[in-house]
Amino acid sequence: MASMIFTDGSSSTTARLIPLRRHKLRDGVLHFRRLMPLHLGATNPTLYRSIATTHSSAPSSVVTVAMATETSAKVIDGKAVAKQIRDEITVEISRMKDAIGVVPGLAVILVGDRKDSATYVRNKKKACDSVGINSYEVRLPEDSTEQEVLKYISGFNEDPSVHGILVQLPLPSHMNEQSILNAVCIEKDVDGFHPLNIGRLAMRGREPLFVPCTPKGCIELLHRYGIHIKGKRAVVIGRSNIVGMPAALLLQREDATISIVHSRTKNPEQITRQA
Ligand SMILES: Nc1nc2c(c(=O)[nH]1)N[C@@H](CN(C=O)c1ccc(C(=O)N[C@@H](CCC(=O)O)C(=O)O)cc1)CN2
Repeated sequence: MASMIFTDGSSSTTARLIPLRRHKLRDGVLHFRRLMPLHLGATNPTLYRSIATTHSSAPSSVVTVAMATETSAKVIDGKAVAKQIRDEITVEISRMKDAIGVVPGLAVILVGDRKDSATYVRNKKKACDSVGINSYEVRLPEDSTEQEVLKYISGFNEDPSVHGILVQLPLPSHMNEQSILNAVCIEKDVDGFHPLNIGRLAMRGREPLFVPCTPKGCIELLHRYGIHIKGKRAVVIGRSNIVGMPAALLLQREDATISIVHSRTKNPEQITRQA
């Protein structure tokens, strides 16, 4: 049976369905083992399915994917792949600078003082520095107005040295996330959260300009490990706009057959076992 489980790590459904115990392996790779066996039918009554993820301060290198066949499970070393990708991007950026004199620029807007968001933004800046991307950061206090955020977005939309704009989520509750994300011009929407980019992702024959990075990273890992997605059954746990929903759309574009398990799913365990 072809199998693939994507989890939206932050989802409560994930915690309910996949109680994981962490074991440190080598080179910072963590090995998670399910606490309960998965029953895969008559030929393989009990196979412990492994889930691999990397332990890294860089969220983009994280994958929470279970990949298994009846007989084997693969540990995916996200940290090693992340390094490989960073090296490739460094070369690409240097060539671009030499050829056309342009250095890519990323603008990040952080509103409020959530520690986790500040860490993610810091890591994004570090990642930019490590490959030669210019980064511009705007930090606004929690009680800023939506208009202030929109003013910065508008400035970055117009700024030719900024090629990507990222508004760190979640925003404070008094702000309208939708109007803020809609204000980022789609050519600079590096998060791929603009409805036009998500809409294109959902439609056959259309190409989004950008795709949300966490699910994109998961698919990239599968590609780089030569894991075929076409024709497989995939279960995505969680349906957030940031991870679960785009992960399902991406897997569908790769010709997998998708089930999405979420907090209102009636029989989540049974569906998850089908993957
Ligand atoms: N503008 C954005 N805001 C937010 C995004 C985003 O992609 N763009 N995603 C999250 C925050 N985030 C990055 O900014 C992020 C958080 C967590 C992960 C992740 O894969 N986490 C793993 C565990 C990581 C670990 O243990 O090291 C998991 O949950 O399984 C990726 C990205 C919200 N805001």
